[in-house]
Amino acid sequence: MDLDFWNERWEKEEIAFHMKKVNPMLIKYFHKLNLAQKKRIFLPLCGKTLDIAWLLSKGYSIVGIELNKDAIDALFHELNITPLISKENDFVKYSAKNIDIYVGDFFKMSAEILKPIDAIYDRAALVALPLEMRIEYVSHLLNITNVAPQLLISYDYEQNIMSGPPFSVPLSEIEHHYSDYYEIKLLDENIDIPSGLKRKSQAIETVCILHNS
Ligand SMILES: C[S@@+](CC[C@H](N)C(=O)[O-])C[C@H]1O[C@@H](n2cnc3c(N)ncnc32)[C@H](O)[C@@H]1O
Repeated sequence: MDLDFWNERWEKEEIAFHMKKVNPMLIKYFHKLNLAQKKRIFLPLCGKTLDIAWLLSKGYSIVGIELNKDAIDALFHELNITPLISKENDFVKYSAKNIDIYVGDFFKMSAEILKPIDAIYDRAALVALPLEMRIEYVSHLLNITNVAPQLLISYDYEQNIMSGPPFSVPLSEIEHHYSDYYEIKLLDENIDIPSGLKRKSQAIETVCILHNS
């Protein structure tokens, strides 16, 4: 799943993963992170998700990474915010009050550039990547975030029925990646998936909270 693959998805507007509303599981379970207003929330592989507008409206500060520039131009357009655009190392940084989005490759992000964050919201980031990249993603995420707590939304389905992305990442795999670092609590298994999955397989949207152990 290289960068060209994703840029082509955006170019061809093959972005079924993009929801036309705020993810209901975010609204339902965000409070489980127990975060005071103004805390800084990291959204890896953020796309142009409407979840960002919701988090901003609740008074949080957002930092995201997305490789596709058009997605981020669209995000700011929809937010009706004019960002300050600057270059920072390998990234183009879009900044405005309470929001910094880095356009570039997640795997080139460092803790120094990212700066301390208070929590991670992963919706369709881990599941966007094939297994070898998921292993790399987890290790890199833990490094650059200093193992910040996470709200993690994943998918669980019969992987041999269809190929990803999104890939199936069941609770057992989440535990495999993260149980050395976090206490993992399964919050929900939602079968009413609004979008983002080809409808070949009965899929479950798995919602977990990961707190430091
Ligand atoms: C499945 S989408 C999910 C987007 C968003 N989280 C959402 O819920 O709508 C995955 C996103 O990750 C981006 N992406 C994939 N690999 C990336 C990488 N290495 N660095 C930054 N962004 C990446 C893609 O362009 C795509 O927008």
